Amino acid sequence: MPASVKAYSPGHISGYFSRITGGRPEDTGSIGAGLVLSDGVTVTVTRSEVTDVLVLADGMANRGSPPIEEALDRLGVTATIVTESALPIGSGFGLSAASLLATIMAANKIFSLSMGISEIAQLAHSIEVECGNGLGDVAAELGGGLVCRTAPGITGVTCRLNVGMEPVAIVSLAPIPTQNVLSTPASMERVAAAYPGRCPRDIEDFFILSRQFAESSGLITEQVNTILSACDNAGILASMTMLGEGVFAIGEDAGAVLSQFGKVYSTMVADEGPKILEVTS
Ligand SMILES: Nc1ncnc2c1ncn2[C@@H]1O[C@H](COP(=O)(O)OP(=O)(O)OP(=O)(O)O)[C@@H](O)[C@H]1O
Ligand SMILES: CC(C)(CO)[C@@H](O)C(=O)[O-]
Repeated sequence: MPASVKAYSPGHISGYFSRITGGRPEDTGSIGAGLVLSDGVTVTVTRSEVTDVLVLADGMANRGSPPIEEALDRLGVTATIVTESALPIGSGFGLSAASLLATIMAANKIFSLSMGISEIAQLAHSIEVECGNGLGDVAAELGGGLVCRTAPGITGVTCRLNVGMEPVAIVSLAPIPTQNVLSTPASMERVAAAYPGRCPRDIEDFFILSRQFAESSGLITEQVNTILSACDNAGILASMTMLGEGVFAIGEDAGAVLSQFGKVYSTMVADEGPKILEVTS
């Protein structure tokens, strides 16, 4: 019986999305396209009598995480959980979904729950949808690459383009609470109308579609607009992080251009999905 298990899930930036509301969490979520990020969340699950969650992200430490606590409750287990991420929370990196995937995967191992990856993903997706924290991130994070989802739920991915270990630079000005946007009918109407209606052909096409979506969705703030203009002037492919007040970009000079506007997070397009990293007896 292991004493602790460490698992990892990549993160995910949506470039564009549209919400799909079904009758159940299984058929509720989003369609859209995004990049799976090698910087995601690493979670250590240790057996304990009471549940305690420590969240370490972007140099900050916080206690408690409603989605993780909900996941453990639904599994009927208690544990000490430490989640670690180099990226900030609430800024469009799909970290709630990544932390759920890694936690449930590690809990499955440590408590011998015999769940398959579909069952793990379904539980993570249901909690995301029911808590209003995300729509399509779980499905995307099940593998790497440039991912396009054409149906809601965990099996909605129709295309995963392997773009290699492409470096991605990101500047994040402020979080945008996902719940606020998803629960504002006027915002969601503009988002729905802005949806490009097709999958990207390649990474360049992805940035073009994402940018068109960002411009017409009404989500671009003045500061994001300034950063995007600087990227345009430097000939850099860039768009707005959904949902966070920030910009992600690719290309050799992306980091240098973005660094004029704030702290730059340097990550890569991931080449794989969630996995167990370490089992300690
Ligand atoms: N790394 C993490 N570890 C544990 N809990 C997390 C983590 N990231 C997010 N959460 C929890 O998920 C909930 C929703 O977070 P939120 O949706 O703002 O984060 P996010 O997934 O990083 O953002 P986004 O939806 O913009 O990608 C919060 O209650 C937060 O505590
Ligand atoms: C809603 C969202 C843009 C941010 O969490 C993402 O979950 C998605 O693409 O569905």
